[in-house]
Amino acid sequence: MAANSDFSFAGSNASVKNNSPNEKGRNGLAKIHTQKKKAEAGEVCHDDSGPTVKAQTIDELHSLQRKKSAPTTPITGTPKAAFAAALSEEERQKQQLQSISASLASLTRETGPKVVKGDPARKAETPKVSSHSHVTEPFHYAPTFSTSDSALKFTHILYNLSPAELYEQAIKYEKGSFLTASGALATLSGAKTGRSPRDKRVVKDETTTDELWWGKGSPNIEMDEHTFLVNRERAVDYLCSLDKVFVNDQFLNWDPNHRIKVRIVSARAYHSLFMHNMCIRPTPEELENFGTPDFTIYNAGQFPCNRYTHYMTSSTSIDLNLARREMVILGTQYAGEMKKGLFSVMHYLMPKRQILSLHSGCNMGKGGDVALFFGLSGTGKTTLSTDHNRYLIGDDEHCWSENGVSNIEGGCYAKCVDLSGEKEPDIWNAIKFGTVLENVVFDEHSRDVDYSDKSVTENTRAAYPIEYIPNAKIPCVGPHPKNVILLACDAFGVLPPVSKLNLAQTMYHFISGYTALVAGTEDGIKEPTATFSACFGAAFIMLHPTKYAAMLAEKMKKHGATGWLVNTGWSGGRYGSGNRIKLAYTRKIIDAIHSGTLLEANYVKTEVFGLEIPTEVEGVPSEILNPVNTWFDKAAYNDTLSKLGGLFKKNFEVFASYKIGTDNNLTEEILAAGPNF
Ligand SMILES: Nc1ncnc2c1ncn2[C@@H]1O[C@H](COP(=O)(O)OP(=O)(O)O)[C@@H](O)[C@H]1O
Ligand SMILES: C=C(OP(=O)(O)O)C(=O)O
Ligand SMILES: [Ca+2]
Ligand SMILES: [Mn+2]
Repeated sequence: MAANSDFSFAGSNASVKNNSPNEKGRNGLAKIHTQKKKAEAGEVCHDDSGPTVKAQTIDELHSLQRKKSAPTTPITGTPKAAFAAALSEEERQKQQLQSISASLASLTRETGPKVVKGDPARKAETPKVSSHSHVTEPFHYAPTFSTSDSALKFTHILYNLSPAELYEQAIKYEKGSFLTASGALATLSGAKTGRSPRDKRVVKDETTTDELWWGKGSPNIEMDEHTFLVNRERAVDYLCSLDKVFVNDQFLNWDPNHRIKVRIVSARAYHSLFMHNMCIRPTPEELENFGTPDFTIYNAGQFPCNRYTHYMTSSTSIDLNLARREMVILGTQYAGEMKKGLFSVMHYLMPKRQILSLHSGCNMGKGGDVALFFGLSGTGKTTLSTDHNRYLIGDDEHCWSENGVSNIEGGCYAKCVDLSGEKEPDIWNAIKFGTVLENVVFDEHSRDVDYSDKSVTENTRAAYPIEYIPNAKIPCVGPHPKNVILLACDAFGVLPPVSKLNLAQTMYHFISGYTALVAGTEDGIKEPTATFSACFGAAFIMLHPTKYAAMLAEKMKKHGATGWLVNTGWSGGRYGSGNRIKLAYTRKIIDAIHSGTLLEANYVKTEVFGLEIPTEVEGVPSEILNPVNTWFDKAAYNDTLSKLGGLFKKNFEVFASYKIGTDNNLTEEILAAGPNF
């Protein structure tokens, strides 16, 4: 130990005698020596009184702080699990890398990319190496004479990293990533701050030609198989050209019988953390037995598509190939594309199994009563399903099967614009370590987020694991719904705050999928724009809307669910003259639906839409329940009401020629359940 030996600032040999001329530094000052004498003189002065560290070097010290992760516990029981357990850890890692190399393989070159696990910044670690066709130890691989130098390099795989590791990757390497005061990771999604539905393409092949919804109103814009492969190759080459890529192996759907294994390959820690939060996180045991994914996303969002490629109309392309079970993302880094892309896949896979996929939030009361919240973006699915008095099953994507409801995801994706801790405490408190905060503005010093600042975008978002909501129901499943709540944010201000619907009306409004939001917050925009999006999610459905509607009708009838239409939008006039209905009032209305008291209320029927509206709701001023009362200018009210009714009628025309389900009466009833005037 060097602890008590002499030392000098000049680093000269301690044996050099005092006062020798050699001891003068270049500037002529005498070197300063510390003396051994202190200890000899019996003084009690020590440099450090604590125990010394058990390391000889700084590197050794650093290595002491990182403990190797505990090996995963082998599962016993099934013969398959016993076999898995028999695999050595090394063999298992090899297989995992082989599977990832296969995912990343070019479809034209003979060998897959050379992949090694771990962070390229940590050179000291011995890497495990794999290529598509063979796995070898590092630097013992046979030379490959492939088509290009890309075959000679390694791509490092950062596999299912933890949030802490992903934070470090993001903050170190991704510009615009910062730690906020509450511990969330603030990040930028780049040029795109929302989805690009017009750039979504679906491969039209023999099967999907017949199965999917194509043409007017459909979100499925066709592309051929070959073009898909061109884009896939572009994405894969881009990803393999990088030093490192992130790979997430996770699950979708909490219903164990219909769980899907998904793999997400991406270039940004932001994307990996986003999906870590949004998909279901496997346990170490589940990950050990993950095997081959059922669906793979190649997210090369920083890299554009090639505009010379057939079907490409911009630099962005989100391509879905159901036969290959793959999705390619080029030219957009908006993370919501991955989440909603997988939702589209579920909208295809689940109905094939007689399971209804739903663009809805879902929660459950203490007594087990389940409610669904349908609605387009910004209508309140996330806000209203996150309810301190109820168990949260999920905020956005669900399945309704013979066994009840299940969440597809493992996290929530909340809008943050104007978020306040008083009005939405559960969402506010979920914005902590692990949460991804997209495109928010924060104080550069304190790192306090200003949720009212829309400088980057109005669509600021927080993605957090569902268990960050204190009363989340884990596992995220529940019994059959009792209430089906359709949310519309009506910026025309003519829909009642709440209406009770019969089954035909529920179907009519479900197929219509209405909302009207204000186009933006800039001045000059006075006219709300009506949006009709079939099944409250036309951007994500894959089959014809009537298929989902028929399933919903059948399930609601069978399980006796009640439909409701709730306007979370304007009251007392349209946007510009009226105001948005207070969230506190909407919550009271929703409370009365859940408790069953609203079912027992007295109802009157409205003009034009023929909606049944209650005369009283506890905690809500009665005069607002019929919108006509809240408008000062009654003539303007009537005009606006007729105008909206007309828009509904026009939108429904295309559905009038479709049969809904097997029951002819239902089709007739649904057609009659719309506005009449
Ligand atoms: N009366 C209301 N009901 C529901 N949300 C409201 C209401 N008034 C204002 N809001 C705000 O509208 C937004 C609803 O967005 P969100 O719940 O994320 O919608 P979705 O999940 O359906 O996309 C939130 O920012 C919420 O605070
Ligand atoms: C993520 C989205 O969902 P929502 O706005 O419905 O929460 C979206 O539509 O991009
Ligand atoms: Ca949504
Ligand atoms: Mn939402």
